[in-house]
Amino acid sequence: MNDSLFTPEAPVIHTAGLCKRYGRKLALDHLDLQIPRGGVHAIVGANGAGKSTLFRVLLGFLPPSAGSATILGRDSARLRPQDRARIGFVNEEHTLPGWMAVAAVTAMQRHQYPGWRQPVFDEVIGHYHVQPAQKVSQLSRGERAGFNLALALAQTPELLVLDEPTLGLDVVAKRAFLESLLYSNAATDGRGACTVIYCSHQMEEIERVADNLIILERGRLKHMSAPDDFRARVTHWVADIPFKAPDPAQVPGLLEQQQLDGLHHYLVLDQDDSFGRFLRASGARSVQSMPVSLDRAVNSFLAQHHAAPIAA
Ligand SMILES: Nc1ncnc2c1ncn2[C@@H]1O[C@H](COP(=O)(O)OP(=O)(O)OP(=O)(O)O)[C@@H](O)[C@H]1O
Repeated sequence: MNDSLFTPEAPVIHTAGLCKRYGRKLALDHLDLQIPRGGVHAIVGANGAGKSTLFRVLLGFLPPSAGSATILGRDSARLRPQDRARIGFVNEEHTLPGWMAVAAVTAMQRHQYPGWRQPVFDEVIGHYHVQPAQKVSQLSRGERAGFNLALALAQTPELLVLDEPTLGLDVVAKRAFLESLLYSNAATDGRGACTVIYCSHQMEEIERVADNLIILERGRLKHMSAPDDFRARVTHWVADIPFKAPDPAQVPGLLEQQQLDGLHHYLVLDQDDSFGRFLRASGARSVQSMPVSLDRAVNSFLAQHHAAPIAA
């Protein structure tokens, strides 16, 4: 796809049959993913699900083994400097030149990006106690994360890619980071929405900022919807079963099962009221269902296959 074909309606990310192999390991397994323009998209998955690999391929740091990946309408393996200028990237390592002063790095970036927005930089950096004369290497991890985000947001990127940006940050730094992210999204009004693609293990953060939840499992797309729609797929049932509980292999949609204070607790996927009838038919004297948090829904979903041996 060339630039002239990239319309506001086109997805900012488009992968088709995307595979990335490291030796015998298939980190991305025929991934078909389309991320629309605008909003905050959270990618979640267990350790090793392929999130960072996906980002590395999309940003052109790694070539795909098979299939295709386009970012802002360009083949990710053929990104030009002017394409990269439209994309901001913040990763957990917060790689910035340690020997340079904050003011010097800022001046360099201001010079490099024609769309530089000083008020956005000032607003975001204002959340952190960063002095312009400080060397980057002297900043704390949280300050470095904030500085990195301020730089990325001030570039006015069309697309911002964040690879676990809040890893290791304390609660206050995390909150400041998320507030900056939300502020920046609001600040792009009238200038075209900035699309944010965000990967994290922190479900409470995702619940706060994400419009779209993307679940990867072993390099494959398992789910994509609004976070609330995914949460609604999982329900928690409590049953009082005086005799033998049903065989777990027969429990429809079972994600997790526990026995607490004589009651049986089931976390199940995609079950309606018929699950209550199933429990009653299995000997339950009383049944009750309740919603779960996003954290619980995602973690039980991911845990389902977590310990299973990888199929040959
Ligand atoms: N350079 C590499 N060489 C060999 N295998 C790799 C390499 N990088 C990643 N992998 C493997 O590819 C798979 C996907 O890794 P990746 O880092 O993309 O996962 P992730 O979802 O980002 O994980 P995490 O949540 O732990 O950061 C893992 O099984 C990992 O061991």
